Amino acid sequence: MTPPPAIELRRICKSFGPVQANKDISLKVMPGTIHGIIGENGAGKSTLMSILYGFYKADSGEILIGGRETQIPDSQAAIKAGIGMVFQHFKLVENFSVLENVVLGAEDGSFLRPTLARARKHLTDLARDYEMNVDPDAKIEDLSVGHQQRVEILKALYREANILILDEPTGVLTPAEADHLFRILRGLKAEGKTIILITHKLREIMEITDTVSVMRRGEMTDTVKTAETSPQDLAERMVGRKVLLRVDKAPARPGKTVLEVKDLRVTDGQGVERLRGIDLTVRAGEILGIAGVAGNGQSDLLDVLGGIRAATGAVTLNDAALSLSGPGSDARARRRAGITHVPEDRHRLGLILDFKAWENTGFGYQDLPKYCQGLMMDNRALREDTDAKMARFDVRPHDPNLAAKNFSGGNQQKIVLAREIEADPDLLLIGQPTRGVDIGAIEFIHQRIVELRDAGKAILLVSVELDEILSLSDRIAVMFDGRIMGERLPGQTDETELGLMMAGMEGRAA
Ligand SMILES: Nc1ncnc2c1ncn2[C@@H]1O[C@H](COP(=O)(O)OP(=O)(O)OP(=O)(O)O)[C@@H](O)[C@H]1O
Repeated sequence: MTPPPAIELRRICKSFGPVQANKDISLKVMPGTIHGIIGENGAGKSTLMSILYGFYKADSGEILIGGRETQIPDSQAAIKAGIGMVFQHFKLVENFSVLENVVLGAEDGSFLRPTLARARKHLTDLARDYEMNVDPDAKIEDLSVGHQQRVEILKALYREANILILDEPTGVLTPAEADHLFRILRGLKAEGKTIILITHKLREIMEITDTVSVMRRGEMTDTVKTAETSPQDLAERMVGRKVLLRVDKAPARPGKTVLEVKDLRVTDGQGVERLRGIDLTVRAGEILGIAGVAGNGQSDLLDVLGGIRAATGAVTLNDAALSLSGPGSDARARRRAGITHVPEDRHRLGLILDFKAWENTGFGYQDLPKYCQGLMMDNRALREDTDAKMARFDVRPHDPNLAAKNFSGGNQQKIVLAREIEADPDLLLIGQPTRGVDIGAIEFIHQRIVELRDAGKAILLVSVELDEILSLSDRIAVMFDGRIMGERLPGQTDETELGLMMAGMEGRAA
């Protein structure tokens, strides 16, 4: 007899005001399988998972866990039903140890309270069984992102989760870390656990899932066996048209040097040298891609050039020296000089989440004559401008008055991109341009970046996605530990060599 589905959703509906995020969704996920969920930005994936995890209450519909109808009013109920969730932004206490984080919230009553020694033993056993080598006493803040994610998984397993939901888990991982995660997931599946994986990366769907469901505009439109589909087929089912999975671009025709950086150095508040003497140039009509594992100085480089962080060294833009500290070195001065900046972290630096889309589209540019009437800001002009940008960048929902926090992650990213790309820079600094962005939008964003290059602009691209670096860059510099390890041409290198250089090894001879 076939067992009941581990999860069955029946006719789930959820609206936010006029936006119907989930429309009549039914889905069955069989036990011991890995089930992928894909869909365009704003398709409703996170909303559906949030309902399953008790963050949102569905307007209507039923949830069955292991064949039994189950109410999930909050995340405690989800945990009780055996569901664990690993979020994109981890929910760990940074200055607590691994053990403390795992136990936190899962303590038994005071009489039954397990000693920490018992909890430690249980955690160590779990970590060993699932090949998750983490030190129970390490502080979270000292762990790599990949290890932090393992702690999140261990936390769910410690609470005896049988169903694990992962929301875009590889967005912040290196290729090696992602491989390790997949080994862990295969191990969990072999133990009979059920896994739901939300991802925009079709390669991952093909590699690890058994079945895959496609969401479009709030509806679950297809569920297929992974073995019976292909990336191209999935892309078309998701977007409703053919999608170019590679970047289509002519060879660069670099012009004069736009950006020249010499011996750039940054020391952080703890006295750690984050940039240790960076030299680089970017010419007009050229994309320089910076590859590297997150945390090796790429963010500091973008922050310095974007006017967010002070540094020493020498930087020129179109042969004019830029101040690197004190007056005239801030973001406003940089914008005036012709540099625009898509920061890596859209929530912290790219948007003010409580502000409306039209306000966010104007940030940093509000004093441009086209947005002013005399001394006052011309809100109408800004709204109209946002309206046009939203149409060009296909931001959904197309509502300039909606607060930034109420757009899905990928649509938030498009708002930032529209603002910075359309500001007509001489130099565009762009960090993780397609993080959390769907495949149709990636194609569009890559085209915009190439168009900007072909219009003679200089582009400095930072990305942890090696295929993005390889397909978009005209030259690639690899950063490790605050230094440039070397430069390569995309046609003369590959992911393996770049991966070695990203880990601090020399790679092949240049
Ligand atoms: N709290 C909220 N208030 C208002 N609207 C919301 C809220 N949360 C989500 N939405 C809307 O619901 C729709 C679905 O969003 P959801 O985050 O589920 O999409 P998603 O498929 O996960 O997208 P992405 O791939 O970009 O993360 C979007 O139109 C979004 O703007």
